[in-house]
Amino acid sequence: MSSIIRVENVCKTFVDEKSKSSNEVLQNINFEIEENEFVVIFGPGQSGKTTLMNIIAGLETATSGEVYIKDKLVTSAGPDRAMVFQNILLFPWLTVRDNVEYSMKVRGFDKEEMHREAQKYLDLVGLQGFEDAFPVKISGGMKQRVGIARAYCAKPDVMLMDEPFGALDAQTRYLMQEEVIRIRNQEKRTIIFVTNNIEEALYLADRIIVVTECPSKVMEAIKIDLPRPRDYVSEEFLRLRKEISAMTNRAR
Ligand SMILES: Nc1ncnc2c1ncn2[C@@H]1O[C@H](COP(=O)(O)OP(=O)(O)OP(=O)(O)O)[C@@H](O)[C@H]1O
Repeated sequence: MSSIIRVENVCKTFVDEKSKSSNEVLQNINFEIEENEFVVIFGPGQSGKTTLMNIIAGLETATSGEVYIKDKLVTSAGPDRAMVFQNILLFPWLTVRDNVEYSMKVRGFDKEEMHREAQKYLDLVGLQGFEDAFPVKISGGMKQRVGIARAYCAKPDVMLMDEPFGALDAQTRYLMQEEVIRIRNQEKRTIIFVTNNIEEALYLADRIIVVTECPSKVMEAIKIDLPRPRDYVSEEFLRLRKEISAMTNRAR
């Protein structure tokens, strides 16, 4: 297996220009991610996970250090990366289908190809029958499905998912975790998924990168070899959950 993402010595300090105060958020972050690997970045709230994702996405610059995608230095956002956020932003005046097609339209796709691609991903995420609905008429879970379809349509090498299910009710969140694995089994991608929920991390990850509180460092990278589909209450699942929780509690 070859590594598709390299995060090398990434540091980030935010400086408030007015007060000149500084906030060191990321301290020397290093890791590599293999092609088609599902990596979860797990850490406490306000530990710099979103900042790290934004740096990988090219939306934020590191104070020092580099990120490489397929050996190419990240200097800005690019079509090789697509993001799915917790607060999915859909155009309220466009239908579900038009929201999914929007980025292809902007990139000048042929109309027929655009419809075909959009339908493929709408079907993949389970939105058949909701293509003509407007965002105001669909649930939070369905909005996340639109966001995932839209991200897949861009055909990125890497999917960056930043707490996408953080605002969903517990039952919908479990369902969406299953869905992400089902979709990923049908359409292989390299995925980085951020969460502060240990159960979610263990259900999804091939590998969990545990980060500390700010200034955030990589505490541990743990390969998760549990068979799939995973059982939230299997002995091994609960053992790992306890072990990782204890590890993060010790670091507090
Ligand atoms: N643009 C910014 N300017 C100044 N400080 C920032 C900026 N973005 C983030 N921070 C600070 O960086 C720290 C980490 O925030 P970040 O959102 O990256 O953490 P997080 O782990 O994603 O948090 P959560 O899990 O609660 O979403 C916080 O103290 C936050 O205030």
